[in-house]
Amino acid sequence: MNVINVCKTVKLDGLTEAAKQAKAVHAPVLFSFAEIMETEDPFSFFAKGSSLSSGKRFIFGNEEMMIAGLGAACTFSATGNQRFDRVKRDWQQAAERLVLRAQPGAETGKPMLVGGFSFDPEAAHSSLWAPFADALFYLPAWFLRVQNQQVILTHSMICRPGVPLEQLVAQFSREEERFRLAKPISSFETEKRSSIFPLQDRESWRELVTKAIVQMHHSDLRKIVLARTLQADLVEKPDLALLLKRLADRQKGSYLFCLETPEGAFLGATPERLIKKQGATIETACVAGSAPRGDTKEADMRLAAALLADPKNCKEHHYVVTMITSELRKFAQTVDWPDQPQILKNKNIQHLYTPVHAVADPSVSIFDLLQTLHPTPALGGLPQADALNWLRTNEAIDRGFYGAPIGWCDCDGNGEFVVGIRSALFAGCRAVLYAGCGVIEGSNPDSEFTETALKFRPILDVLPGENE
Ligand SMILES: C=C(O[C@@H]1C=C(C(=O)O)C=C[C@H]1O)C(=O)O
Repeated sequence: MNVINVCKTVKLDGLTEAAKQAKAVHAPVLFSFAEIMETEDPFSFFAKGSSLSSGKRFIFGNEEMMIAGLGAACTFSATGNQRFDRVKRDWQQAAERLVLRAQPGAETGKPMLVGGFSFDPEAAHSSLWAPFADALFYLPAWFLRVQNQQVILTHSMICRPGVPLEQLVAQFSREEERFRLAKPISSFETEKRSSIFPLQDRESWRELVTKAIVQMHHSDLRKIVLARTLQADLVEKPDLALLLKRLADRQKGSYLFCLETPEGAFLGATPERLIKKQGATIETACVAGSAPRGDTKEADMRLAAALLADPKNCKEHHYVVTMITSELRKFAQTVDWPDQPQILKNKNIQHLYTPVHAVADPSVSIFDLLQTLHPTPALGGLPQADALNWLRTNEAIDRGFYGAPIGWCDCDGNGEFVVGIRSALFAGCRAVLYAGCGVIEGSNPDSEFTETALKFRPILDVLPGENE
């Protein structure tokens, strides 16, 4: 038998098993088939999805691993404070009912759940972010994983109880045919510049920062992370695949992410990992305290040295390290981190950075870790609940998924989430860009304004018409 026939037999066997299980448990069962691809670039794959995915695409990763998803075999969304538990429960249930078949060598190509959470379910929500709810996750119909020079493609489909096997086989083959024939909807890149303007003026920013500082002086609040937004009106609807490729090329060392809904896409290039869990190992990072990059190597090093020695930035950073490590101790047997922060350099900015390594029972859920840590004082403030309350009353923007966890989780409970900063929400010809910074008692509103301006750069630099 040749490879094609072997695959056909394996798929038929898998679908038969999934149909049988669905009938036995009276519930939908997920069937996935994984195969090795000779070559497939995640950006071309993502682009191909424009004609195939009904506006549900995802891309995530860095130099180590890139994943991309097209379409959704199923979608999980949730609102309110129970969102972490809801997603955890729904995913556990779905992952328990999985029939995986693979071409020899592609057995690791299990499907993954991809998506993210909103910053604060209790904050006022605008219609802008409505399609994202407070949690939005896809189990991609087509899922590509590029890691260690291996490319695995996983095709997933839900098998509902009572659907005849022939129908399931026909649907699976039809989807394969559509995928084989899919071509990117090509769009031209316009040379025309977008028009960009702030949604809050400088004066209202000054007032907000000053108000936060006064509040800290009269309460137990130690740190509040404030954000502001820019609006970009684009001449045409942007080609997201092109934009993402450009972002990845420019922001090496950051995590690229994009979560698309039929109404809009949230994307960015963030330097900040929130949680990576692999078996018993948990890696997280404290990223807080910022300085510009220098024009020369010497100037850059001077700025880094000044950042490492700056009491205000060190204090801001220290709050994050203390919160993350003490919360992790509730879950982990060991939590280790270096005494002194290091420097994390991005293209436009450098940060104080402390990597944290912990070991916990492998059964600890990544969703429980996210619920406990989010938002860390790098994105919310300290104490967490007071900072959130203050932001709900005083910050007049809907953060949506900005500053919140976005990433993936596999069926074995491993996963990785970053915080969605250096980011924007694209809807039609409009983009809203987000940037924030930690404010403590000694902060200066104008310096914080300048810092946020640097944090808009990753997105501003890849907008159509802004090509270098
Ligand atoms: C809030 C943002 O960045 C966060 C705030 C930082 C700071 O205050 O120094 C640094 C990195 C991030 O944790 C953002 O980029 O929007």
